[in-house]
Amino acid sequence: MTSLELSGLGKRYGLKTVLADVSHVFTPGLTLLTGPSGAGKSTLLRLIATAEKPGKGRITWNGSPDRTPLRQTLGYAPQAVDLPEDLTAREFALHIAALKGLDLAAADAQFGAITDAIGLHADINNRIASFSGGMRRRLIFAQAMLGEPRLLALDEPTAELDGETARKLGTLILERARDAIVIMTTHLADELAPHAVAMLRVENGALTAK
Ligand SMILES: Nc1ncnc2c1ncn2[C@@H]1O[C@H](COP(=O)(O)OP(=O)(O)OP(=O)(O)O)[C@@H](O)[C@H]1O
Repeated sequence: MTSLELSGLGKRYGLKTVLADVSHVFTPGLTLLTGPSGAGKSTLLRLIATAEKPGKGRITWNGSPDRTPLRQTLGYAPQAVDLPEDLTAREFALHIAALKGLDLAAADAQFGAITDAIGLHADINNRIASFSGGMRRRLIFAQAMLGEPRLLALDEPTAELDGETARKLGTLILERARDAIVIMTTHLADELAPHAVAMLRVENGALTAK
């Protein structure tokens, strides 16, 4: 069974301890991360996504601390990211698909289907430079979904989106959460809570079940 385990994770930036001693076993389904602004939710997602290393503790994926298998199946939508402005959305998606080692024809078709479902399809051959904030967020989400990841880390994927578009993303996220571990921060936590397997709160460096 797919599992992600955090054991005694700690992260400091300079003198500031953001995460002190975080342990949790994630199982398939949707886990919502809540907590006050600046509590460390994005930091925790970056550690899980191996974008940063913890100061202490460890992360194991299916029992192994090896980061390669986790990265091979990871979909990660960070809150803020510099996108390659000169590429079209589709070129960017295919670049990500190549980095993930996916079959490019299949990834192209999947990108078409995802963007169709979230109202971005008409723009996939346009340069990212022309994209609005909401379009960028949907593109970041769509690339994270490529290859049907077994681990999906989503940092405020529905920020800047109108309610109807946010619900469309929610549908895709819940579909993926049927067999993947999906860990997500969102201002729509209350709306998604009935569908979640766990609701966790990050506060004062600790992670607690709500
Ligand atoms: N690279 C960094 N260098 C220094 N401090 C950082 C860095 N990244 C995050 N921090 C600090 O760590 C703390 C946690 O930030 P983080 O973005 O993880 O919180 P958050 O819970 O996701 O907040 P929000 O809900 O506002 O997005 C904040 O005090 C932030 O200023």
